[in-house]
Amino acid sequence: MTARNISRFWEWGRKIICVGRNYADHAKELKNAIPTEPVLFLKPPSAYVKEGSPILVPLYTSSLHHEVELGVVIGKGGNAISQTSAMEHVAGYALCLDMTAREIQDECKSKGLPWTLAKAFNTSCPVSDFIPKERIPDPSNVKLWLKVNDQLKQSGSTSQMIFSIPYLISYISDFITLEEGDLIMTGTPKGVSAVQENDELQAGIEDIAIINFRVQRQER
Ligand SMILES: O=C(O)/C=C/C(=O)CC(=O)C(=O)O
Repeated sequence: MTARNISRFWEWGRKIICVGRNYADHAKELKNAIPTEPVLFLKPPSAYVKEGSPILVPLYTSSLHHEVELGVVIGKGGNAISQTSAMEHVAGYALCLDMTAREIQDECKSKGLPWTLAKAFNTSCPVSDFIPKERIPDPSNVKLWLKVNDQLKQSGSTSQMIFSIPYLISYISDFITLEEGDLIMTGTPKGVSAVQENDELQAGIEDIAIINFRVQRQER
């Protein structure tokens, strides 16, 4: 599968596997312990939204948080992938936001329930265009940032990840077969906060990829 083919279809119909609490500072800001194994959850492809369309605040939440993340796009599928061969399975990257209905997540956590409603709703995964692998030669050391209405909220580096990209690919593929076009969202650095209707979000992987989204309330 060439990067050109992947860039045409990857965001419309493959798995989105998300890693939670992969930055110690973010785990701490939400008063969670530092994980000793990756924390995983899923979003459906219907969560994708591209620039030009708004991020919708779901009907049932008033506390929608932004989380900026580096996404890894799988180019060659497989299972039980070794850490040493993991990067051969990567076609490229994407800049992603893991939009989170925080008070729903808190309620799910307190009841011991899955985070599905808090993480998997429509437009919960705003993404950039596909970024070919060559444009990010060292994904273990790139800066991620996010501004709300031009105010810097998140600024971190993928060098702060607890579990590296090769480790995550290997770990996930021991449980779930990875397929061409799947997206792995690798977690967010600290600085998450609530957004409001009409806010303008701008995020970047350094100046390699920059995305802009407006927040709008969902209507019936
Ligand atoms: O455990 C929590 O309270 C919240 C965790 C998240 O929402 C974490 C992420 O999705 C992340 O770290 O990227």
